Amino acid sequence: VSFGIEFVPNVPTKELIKYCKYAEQNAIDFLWITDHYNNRNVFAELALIAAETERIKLGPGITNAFTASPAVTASAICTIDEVSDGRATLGIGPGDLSTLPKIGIPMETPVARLTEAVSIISKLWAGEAVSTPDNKVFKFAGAQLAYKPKQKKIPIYIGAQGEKMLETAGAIGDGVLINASNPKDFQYAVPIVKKTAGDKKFDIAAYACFAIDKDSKKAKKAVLPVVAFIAAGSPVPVLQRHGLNLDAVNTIKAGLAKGDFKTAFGAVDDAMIEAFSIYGSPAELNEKIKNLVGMGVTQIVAGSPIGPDKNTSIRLVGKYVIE
Ligand SMILES: C[C@H](OP(=O)(O)OC[C@@H](O)[C@@H](O)[C@@H](O)Cn1c2nc(=O)[nH]c(=O)c-2cc2ccc(O)cc21)C(=O)N[C@@H](CCC(=O)N[C@@H](CCC(=O)O)C(=O)O)C(=O)O
Repeated sequence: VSFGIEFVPNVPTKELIKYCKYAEQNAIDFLWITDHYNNRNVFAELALIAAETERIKLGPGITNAFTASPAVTASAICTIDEVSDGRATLGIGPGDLSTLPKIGIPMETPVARLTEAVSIISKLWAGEAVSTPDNKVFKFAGAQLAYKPKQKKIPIYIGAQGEKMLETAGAIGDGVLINASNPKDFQYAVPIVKKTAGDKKFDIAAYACFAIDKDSKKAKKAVLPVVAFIAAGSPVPVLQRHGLNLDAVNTIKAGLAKGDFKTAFGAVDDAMIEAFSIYGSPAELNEKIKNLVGMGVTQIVAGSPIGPDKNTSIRLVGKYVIE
């Protein structure tokens, strides 16, 4: 099992780079930096992190096929690959359903758009002159990169949760980043991605809401606010899969919408916390990780909040969780 860690660039860049270097010192294999228009630019951050690290693989977790042309994304990752001396990975997906509309981008045919983008990006990295006159979305006419990545093939991971996106991930990706933390979600998702991935090498990452601390109660407290947002953003079939109290989820949604965090967080119950996070002491977390690996998960990504105190949690992961 490999280990990743997610950082949201909503902290000053110097602080972000410190966390990334510490993660590398604690034997973590992958750095995934989130991409939302309202946070610091993911590619600027990745370039600076690449220059300050030596071994850890790094990439957006995840960018999308809406806010930039595949040509721009291909060149951005190619630059990271050069600056990092061949450590870039590309995490790409549909884009956040709640933030894209804010910048006037309707979520239209995300699956078709993503499939076209990934095909174009791979061809550009291979040095091809790309023409796609029959595409539905991206009609390229002889686009070509003027330089090549360091790596022969930069791994492409697809961020996916819905059924069609999971099928697509297995078909076009080298891996999938599934925003989920509970075995029930992987019981559902793993057979879908495996079916289209066939027998190619394929990395199934649990991109989890994660908190580790010596004190399990403190870890649980740390995940609660993040679980509130996940519950509020989860489609009803996912809420039903976990048998959650839909009225309570609606209370959370209403509270978050008006910025009434007290009501929102007050409506989070234990079932939601179990459904949407993995938290606890090192021993408790190792148990939960074992369950996920048993479901076919091959990479654990410690996603926000990581723990009550990020540095302590990164150290605990390095010391007690990574074999
Ligand atoms: C689009 C959506 O796919 P989804 O996989 O459920 O998308 C939910 C999230 O994965 C998506 O919003 C991601 O961008 C969220 N996301 C991030 N989103 C971000 O914007 N930034 C991030 O940093 C980020 C990180 C991240 C990490 C892991 C992860 O799994 C997701 C992450 C969906 O509705 N899919 C359905 C239906 C899609 C479909 O059928 N579309 C058709 C036709 C639909 C039409 O006609 O429009 C098509 O696209 O051609 C499905 O997969 O079954």
